[in-house]
Amino acid sequence: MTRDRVRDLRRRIYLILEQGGVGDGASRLVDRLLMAVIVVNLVAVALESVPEYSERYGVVFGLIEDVSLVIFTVEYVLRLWAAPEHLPYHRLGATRARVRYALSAAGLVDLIAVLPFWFAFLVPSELRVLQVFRMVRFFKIARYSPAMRSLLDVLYRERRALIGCVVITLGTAVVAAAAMHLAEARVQPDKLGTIPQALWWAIVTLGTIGYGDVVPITVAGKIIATVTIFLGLIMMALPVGIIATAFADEIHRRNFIVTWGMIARVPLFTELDAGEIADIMELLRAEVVETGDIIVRAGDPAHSMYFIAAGEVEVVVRKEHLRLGVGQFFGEVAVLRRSRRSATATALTRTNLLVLDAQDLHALMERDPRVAARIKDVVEKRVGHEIIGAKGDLVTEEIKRHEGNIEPAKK
Ligand SMILES: Nc1ncnc2c1ncn2[C@@H]1O[C@@H]2COP(=O)(O)O[C@H]2[C@H]1O
Repeated sequence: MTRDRVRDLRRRIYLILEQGGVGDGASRLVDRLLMAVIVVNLVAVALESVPEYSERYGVVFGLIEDVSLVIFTVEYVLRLWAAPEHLPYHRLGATRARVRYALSAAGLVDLIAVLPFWFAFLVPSELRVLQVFRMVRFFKIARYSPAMRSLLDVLYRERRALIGCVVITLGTAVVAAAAMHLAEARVQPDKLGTIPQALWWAIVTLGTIGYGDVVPITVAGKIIATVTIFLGLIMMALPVGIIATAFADEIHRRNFIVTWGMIARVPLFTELDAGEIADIMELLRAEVVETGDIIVRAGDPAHSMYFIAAGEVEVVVRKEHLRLGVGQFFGEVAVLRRSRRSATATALTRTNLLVLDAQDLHALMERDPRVAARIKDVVEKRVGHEIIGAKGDLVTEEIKRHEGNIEPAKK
């Protein structure tokens, strides 16, 4: 096999393993298979802890474990071997790409999901710790479940607000514990004799759990508990509200994932090879717009161009209403001439867009002359002249001429 073919194979494997959720064919199949193995594993771990089941179905559990171990090991080795070195802007050598994967959170979870079991396999022992490691496999789900990934993204994005909530809650807990300690230390020295002891009561109360193992008996203690309970309701509502709102936004905004197939369907990219499509995949971001939404407005500054992955968009040019469909692009004119939008584009249906940032478009055109030539062709047809310079800049004279034809912003 030539070096190129090996590289292409690595990229294909990477894409099959990497695309989550709505990937194409093989990728979707692999996603579902791995998800199923993870879920079966977790159910098996839980059931195995019941002595009766463990005795009766021990062989089945053993088989599930062995097959899962082989599947996860093959998956890990393939991920390591195919770690992408082709990310635009930071081209890595194969070894560095592999080290980067191995040390990433996902790489470590993948490793912990298999390594301890190989040790146990080679050196048989009755390690209960292994059960805990088996639960680590649950985290692998994040990679295959878009919803789980969205939730992790939301937690990361809202981390400051959430840390703020934790700090406020802990502060309130310490104050409530101190107050309760003052009120009840004398009557309940065994449970509220110190502030750290009272902290347990405060946390359980603020968390609106109320185990009832420590309860106030003085009037002052009961008043402090009442206030703490109300504060607890507010404290718990804060993070719940933050996460729920951000999660709903995220699901709405990113309910599709950029896949190989979507890019390969864009005529502009059909001639590109696997590696180049993989490069572009890294650059594109998904965005969903609803019917009637204005995507770009004439006269607005331009920061990106758009490819239509699904749906239909209308562009109004010189009072003419043009329809653009799947595979077509728009928003490139203003980006290339570094000027304001030349027309307004509105979604005619709920539309899935692939967004390419301005700087990435310039980089892509510089790197790939075929793509650059085809974009220039389309622009030329759209605005009537060859108005793009060598590096994608537009010749100003022609822009001026075109500017006369700009359709005013439509609401
Ligand atoms: N004649 C045309 N036919 C199709 N699309 C057009 C035409 N003129 C402008 N557009 C698109 O409408 C977009 C409006 O924003 P931009 O100027 O960035 O880029 C523009 C083109 O992509």
